[in-house]
Amino acid sequence: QVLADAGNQVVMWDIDPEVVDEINSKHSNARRLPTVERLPDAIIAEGDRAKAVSGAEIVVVAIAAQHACEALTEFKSLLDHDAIAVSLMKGIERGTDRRMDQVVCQTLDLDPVRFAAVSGPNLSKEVAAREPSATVVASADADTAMRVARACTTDYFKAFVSDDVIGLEMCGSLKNVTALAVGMSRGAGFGENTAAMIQARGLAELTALGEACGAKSKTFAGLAGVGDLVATCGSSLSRNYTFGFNLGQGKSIEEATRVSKGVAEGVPTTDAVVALGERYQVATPLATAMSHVLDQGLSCRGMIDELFGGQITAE
Ligand SMILES: NC(=O)C1=CN([C@@H]2O[C@H](COP(=O)(O)OP(=O)(O)OC[C@H]3O[C@@H](n4cnc5c(N)ncnc54)[C@H](OP(=O)(O)O)[C@@H]3O)[C@@H](O)[C@H]2O)C=CC1
Ligand SMILES: O=C(CO)COP(=O)(O)O
Repeated sequence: QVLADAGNQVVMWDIDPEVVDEINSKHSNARRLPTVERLPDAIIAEGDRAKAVSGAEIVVVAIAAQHACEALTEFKSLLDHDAIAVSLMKGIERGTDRRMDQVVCQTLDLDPVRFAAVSGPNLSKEVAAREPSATVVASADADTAMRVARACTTDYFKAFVSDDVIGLEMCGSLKNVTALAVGMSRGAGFGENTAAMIQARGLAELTALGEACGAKSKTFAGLAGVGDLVATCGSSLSRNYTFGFNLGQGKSIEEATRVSKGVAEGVPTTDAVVALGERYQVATPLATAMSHVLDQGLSCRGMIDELFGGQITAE
């Protein structure tokens, strides 16, 4: 919708013929975009992968991160030779610990100058309602970042550019783990002090790990870092926050998954963050505690005890 509002002709690909038909005949997608009454006329849908991306200058990927590689493999060699691929995904691949820029470029065999990541405080329901918000477009190539930023700029959606792809990817993925923990503390009934502590320690953790992976520290203080952390940790529109909230209220992982509306990327990303921490020798107490919640059923109080740790340390 943002791309269409910015004046682009948009083709959405979906595997399900019923979704394609509904978008083309009724201009709606009741399953995935229930709050949008009518999609802009400039949006059409296509079920055939080759037809969907043929002639596209920009191909935007918004798939659950753990399925990105599998889904994109089918698109390999279908993109035009000068097309730009853009990722909206916020997750790290479990098992390989790859960021989404790595997954997209490696799977599509794409030169990184033709890749951009978009990330920021962009809760989809609010963007769909055309409430004012901003985002960051990062690419190794300044022209690519600028082209994508121009393509998604509207009177309610403001894009900034950056060259810190790693930073943007780490911010978007790791804030989801913090949102799970903040949601959990809220669900358990704790207030502002606990939420602020988890958020601040989560930011310190994702900044340290991001920098160890090659990100710029400035990125973590910006829209994609602090900005997205504030939006995600403070909103029941966030699937990660809500997943954590349900755990804090005593629901099991299975129950929380069942009632979750859409993917909570922080759940599979938690293990990947712990693995990256071990690889880069960066302490990840929050992600490690959350992994014990998710793998061993640790309680909210137990998670906070682990976060406290036994020693007095410098902040
Ligand atoms: N929602 C939001 O506010 C924001 C989301 N994001 C990020 O965007 C990404 C997508 O999120 P979102 O769209 O909200 O999540 P949803 O849970 O709404 O949708 C996930 C999408 O992935 C698709 N998918 C799952 N498995 C496969 C597969 N094997 N092949 C092809 N497609 C598959 C699903 O298809 P199907 O419909 O068939 O189930 C669905 O369309 C995530 O990484 C998220 O972090 C980023 C910013 C904001
Ligand atoms: O990334 C988001 C907002 O910027 C959306 O968060 P959730 O994936 O938790 O819904």
